[in-house]
Amino acid sequence: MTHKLDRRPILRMNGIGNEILVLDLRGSDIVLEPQEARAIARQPGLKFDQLMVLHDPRGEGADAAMRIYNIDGSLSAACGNGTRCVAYALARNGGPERLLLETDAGPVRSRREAETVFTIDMGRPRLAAREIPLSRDVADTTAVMVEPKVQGAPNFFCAVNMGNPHAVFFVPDAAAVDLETLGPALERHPLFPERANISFAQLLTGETILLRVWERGTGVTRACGSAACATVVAAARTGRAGRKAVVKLPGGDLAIAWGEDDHVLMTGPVEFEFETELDASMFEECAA
Ligand SMILES: N[C@@H](CCC[C@H](N)C(=O)O)C(=O)O
Repeated sequence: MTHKLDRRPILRMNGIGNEILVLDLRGSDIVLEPQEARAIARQPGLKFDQLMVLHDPRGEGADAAMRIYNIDGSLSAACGNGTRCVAYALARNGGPERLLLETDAGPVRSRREAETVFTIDMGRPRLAAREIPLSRDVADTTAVMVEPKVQGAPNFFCAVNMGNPHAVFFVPDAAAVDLETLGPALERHPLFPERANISFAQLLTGETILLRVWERGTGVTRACGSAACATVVAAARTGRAGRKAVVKLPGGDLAIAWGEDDHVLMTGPVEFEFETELDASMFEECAA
């Protein structure tokens, strides 16, 4: 059996525990189907939170266009931790240390700070109800009421779109939140026509925030970069913290800064795990 992805190299990495695969399809016209992404995730050692697929860019000056798959095969227009992994993947072996990457949410820039530390300009947060998107036209997205209510969930959240939709719930004790129950119930709440990433944030100081995230299309993860950005934006908008904070996730820390130019910068490390090759046999079930 042959397959369009046979013998394609794939990198396994993580961004503070967010499990990432990087597949570079530049120079080809191959587009990955959702069932093919799910088939890759089923292979031993290749389970991922996000699969970052690189394509030829459409615009002048860009290094690549990114398609970002969740483990359920759905697409996201943003992934902060995955973008740092892509930045490392292209910088290693003497590649460029600064990148311009195209996403469905707009251009994203990366800059290498140290061997395995990268800053990503995640762009401007979008804050209007239709931009999140929310199914109700809410004037104030800093305190959106959960209606219908979800048992055990706080009544209000702050909504932020960082290229993907986020609901941030501020809670007194993030560790006490039943993420496995509340996450899926809130991700698919009727308020979110495109579903949402669900975060529970606990203020430790005015500059330090503890965060646990249920990711849309993936579930509980050890880290979510765009959620960390959304949380700092939410904390600053509601006067809970300043525009710069360290966000502490189960997998590690991210430094987030919401600049006066409205762009959100995220800085953090990546870890390279291994490189392997895809194999036609991985996709047998997809063909059936
Ligand atoms: N892990 C990512 C965000 C992943 C995308 C998300 N599941 C979605 O569907 O929006 C990050 O580091 O930002």
